[in-house]
Amino acid sequence: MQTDPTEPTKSLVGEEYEVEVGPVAHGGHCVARTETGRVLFVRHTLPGERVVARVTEGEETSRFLRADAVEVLEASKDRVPAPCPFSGPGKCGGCDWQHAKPGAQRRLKGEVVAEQLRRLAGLTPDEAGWDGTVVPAEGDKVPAGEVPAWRTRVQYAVDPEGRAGLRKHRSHEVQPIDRCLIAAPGVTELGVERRSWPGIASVEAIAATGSGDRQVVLTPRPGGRLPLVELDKPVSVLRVGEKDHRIHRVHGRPFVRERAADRTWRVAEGGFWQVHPKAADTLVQAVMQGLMPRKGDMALDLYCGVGLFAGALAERVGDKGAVLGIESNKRAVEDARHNLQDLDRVRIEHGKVESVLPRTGIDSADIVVLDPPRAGAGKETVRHLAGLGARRIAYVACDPAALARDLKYFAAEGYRPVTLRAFDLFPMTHHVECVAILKPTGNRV
Ligand SMILES: C[S@@+](CC[C@H](N)C(=O)[O-])C[C@H]1O[C@@H](n2cnc3c(N)ncnc32)[C@H](O)[C@@H]1O
Repeated sequence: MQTDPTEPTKSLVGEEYEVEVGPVAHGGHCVARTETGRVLFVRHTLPGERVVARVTEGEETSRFLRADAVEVLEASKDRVPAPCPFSGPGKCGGCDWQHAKPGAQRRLKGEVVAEQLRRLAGLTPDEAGWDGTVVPAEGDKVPAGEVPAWRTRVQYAVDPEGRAGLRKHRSHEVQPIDRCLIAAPGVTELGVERRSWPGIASVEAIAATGSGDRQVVLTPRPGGRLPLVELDKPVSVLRVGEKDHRIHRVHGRPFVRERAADRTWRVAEGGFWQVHPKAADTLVQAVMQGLMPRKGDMALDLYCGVGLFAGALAERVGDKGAVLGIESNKRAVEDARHNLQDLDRVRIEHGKVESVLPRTGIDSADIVVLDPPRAGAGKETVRHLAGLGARRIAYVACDPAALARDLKYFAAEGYRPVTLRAFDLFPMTHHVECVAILKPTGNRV
């Protein structure tokens, strides 16, 4: 008998299953199966555990169910008590691996990267030039037993009572908190959680690295009035316009200054900057080591943000070389041009890589770095890039699935990864950053 697709099927939310937990999967959960073979994606557990999993999403007809481990019957040796009181089933959705030892977190992320490479690119770690490890950011030393306080940018949501908190997993509901353990000290010092925010929907707190600049960005609720902001530290305050959604300055500078790669970077609100204080330096180092720029090179920095890699490349390719950056965010383009104004041979173009790159008329490049958003670069951009014949391409990826998909496209165009490195730039969460260095194969099409 066929089921009627218009008939609502029974929700299984709240059902509990005792399960043996299988491998980790992309997204901060592990895979388990019920006795009848239904697939569960279970959070707050670890591979090899036996848990009671309570369904949080899914119906009788769903391909898979989402669930939380609400009771641990047999614990993994990698399990630790979660240091944060707001982590756990039904609470803050910010961290995925609070309950895992730091080394185990990195191992889990490594397994995810390996699985994505295998499934989507058909590559083993060896074939990708990767030793299979996920390593901390350069120079990141967190004493054993301490929680790394790395988040220099925190987006707090505010509940209807005006309390700041973080969103629950896959929900708009706010978990009020009195402190986020992974927030950098500069963010904690702003004291966002200790204040009341009537009329405000969200508060972004930013603590720049190396300059002492602090900023809060307030998004009022519809019709909400901006409160008088008296924070504990000198800080610039911006607000998001209710109608135009643009950023308006309330007081202080409309940007923060970040230090990385021996330069100062102006970053306006809305412009991208890596959240871990050591991330920018770690990635610049990995990209430069992989690309090995030479004097006179023509270099591309695609999805260039405020110009991080373009700046580092420009200094290496020298007066006879040139760097072209492409970025779609207008304010980031203004910042990139400002940040790199002392470097004559850098040009920053505004627009989407997929439309600007073909329009530039550039038909060759020596080296390329691309650092696309989570969706990756896509087939057409990869094809265009490969046609430029660069001797090396550095691919910086915040999503291993998108990286693996794009590596497959690169393979079809005659480029293969020669090294891949994976960095733990988002401790306690499931996120992982990879840098792959690609070279042309002998049989380029
Ligand atoms: C992951 S960030 C990288 C920024 C920079 N490389 C850095 O490390 O600071 C990705 C950047 O790509 C930009 N972006 C997103 N889609 C784009 C597109 N289709 N074309 C150009 N830039 C894009 C975003 O605005 C963002 O600045």
